Amino acid sequence: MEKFMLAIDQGTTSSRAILFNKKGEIVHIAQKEFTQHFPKQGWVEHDANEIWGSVLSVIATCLAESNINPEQIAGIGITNQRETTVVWDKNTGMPVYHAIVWQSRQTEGICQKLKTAGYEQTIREKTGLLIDPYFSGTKVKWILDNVEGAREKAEKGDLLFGTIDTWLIWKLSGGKVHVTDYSNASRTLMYNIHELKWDDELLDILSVPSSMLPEVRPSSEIYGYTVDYHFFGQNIPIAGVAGDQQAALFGQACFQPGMVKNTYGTGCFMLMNTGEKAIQSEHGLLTTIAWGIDGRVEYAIEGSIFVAGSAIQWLRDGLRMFKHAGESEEYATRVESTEGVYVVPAFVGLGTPYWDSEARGAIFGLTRGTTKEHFIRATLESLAYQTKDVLNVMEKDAKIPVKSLRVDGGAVANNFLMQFQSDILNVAVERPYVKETTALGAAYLAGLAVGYWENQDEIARQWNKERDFQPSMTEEVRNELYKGWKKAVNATMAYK
Ligand SMILES: Nc1ncnc2c1ncn2[C@@H]1O[C@H](COP(=O)(O)OP(=O)(O)O)[C@@H](O)[C@H]1O
Ligand SMILES: O=P(O)(O)OC[C@H](O)CO
Repeated sequence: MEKFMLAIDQGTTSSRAILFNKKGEIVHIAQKEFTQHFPKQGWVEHDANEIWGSVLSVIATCLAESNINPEQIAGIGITNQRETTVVWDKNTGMPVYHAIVWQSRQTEGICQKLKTAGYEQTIREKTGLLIDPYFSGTKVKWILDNVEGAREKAEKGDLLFGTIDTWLIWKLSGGKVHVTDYSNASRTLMYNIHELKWDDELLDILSVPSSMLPEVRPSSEIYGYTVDYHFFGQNIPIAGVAGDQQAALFGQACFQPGMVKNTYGTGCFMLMNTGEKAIQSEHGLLTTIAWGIDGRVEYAIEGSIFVAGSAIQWLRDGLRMFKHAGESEEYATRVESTEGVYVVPAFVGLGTPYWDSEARGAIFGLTRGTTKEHFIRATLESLAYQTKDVLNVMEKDAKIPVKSLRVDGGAVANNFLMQFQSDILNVAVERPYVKETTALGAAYLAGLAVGYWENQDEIARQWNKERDFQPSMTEEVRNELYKGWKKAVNATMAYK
């Protein structure tokens, strides 16, 4: 009986279940979008129960459509939108509030207070992160401070905290297993990434009771088993977990220090493997745990861009410029350039290297001759410019010139964007056959734990390039275009 690995990729806008075979090929995929809640300006929330429902539904669909029996699943790997915070009552299993999404800005006030109190350096040294509403710690504090009765319950030990991986494992295991992995823990602002433990001083600063926290485990091991009533009578090992960006780094087989991947999804996230060394950035990159495997923890540096593919969604849904994201490519290539138009999609502030959470989006260089085509092209180009901002500082911090960039995520289907990316970076852009590298990374991590794959060498051999894009822009044009982008970003940050 042929066996498969099942990856659950719980992303910001949709949940996916993907079956992989031994060659690391996609056998079947099922996907379901769920509701985005925007209760106030800048706030983004999800219903954790709806997410759970969407995960069950995609698993069922994936198995039914592929005609694969649950007994053929050798193991489950979970990968997730990171930082998004769920707090639930362990007695009822009900979340006490919506999940607060990584993009949400409602903890701006808490972050300001932490900065004023002078905690930036301590937090940076211990967690590798910055004080920003992006990370889970201030979101947990916000829930405990703002949901009636939550703090009392938490102090009595009745509430649990988890990122989405933790929530899903808890649900899949019938409320038995409360764990997370190193990579997800490293995004919470509460975890000491050097000592590998929840940090009492940080918990104190954030007033979060330690009883709420999950146990932190390696990214590849059996955490528990699905309860049969959720899994068609089967107890399947849940054997791999990683935050989605780290999972993509794994799925791209970036196993050697210096290897870099960039994922173009809702946001854009560039990670460089730095091996067993945790590099402290001097330019606004985050230091994060890549994964823990075979008794070793490996680190990465990361640049986070909050708005990338979601800017294309904005063109589609907000401005109704086209019906499908893919059409953006055709519009962009109808013109030779943007003719000086720059779109800075700082809808929820700017991440690496600016970390300006108050900035908001702006458009520059409009003339009477500006058309929809210029506008769309400028929005696509903004993904590439933001990526260049990140790559520039990454090379400085790691002191390694990046020679090639492995790419994945929904927007890499856009050939115009990929070519422009290569041109503006002056670096080769490599697109693999399997674009679902996030899910593949989770499948690999789980597959290693259950012996489906033997070792990382076998996985590295399976990485296959579909196409590469080589730079073909002159240095003069590149510099001129990028200078314009920098001017646009500076003007955006100055406008408040
Ligand atoms: N051909 C395309 N050109 C540009 N952007 C695209 C294209 N196809 C999809 N996208 C964008 O990619 C994103 C979806 O990518 P995905 O990796 O599924 O994101 P996530 O995991 O963050 O939900 C959407 O924001 C969408 O606008
Ligand atoms: O859901 P994605 O793919 O946009 O990823 C979200 C990131 O993990 C946020 O840090």
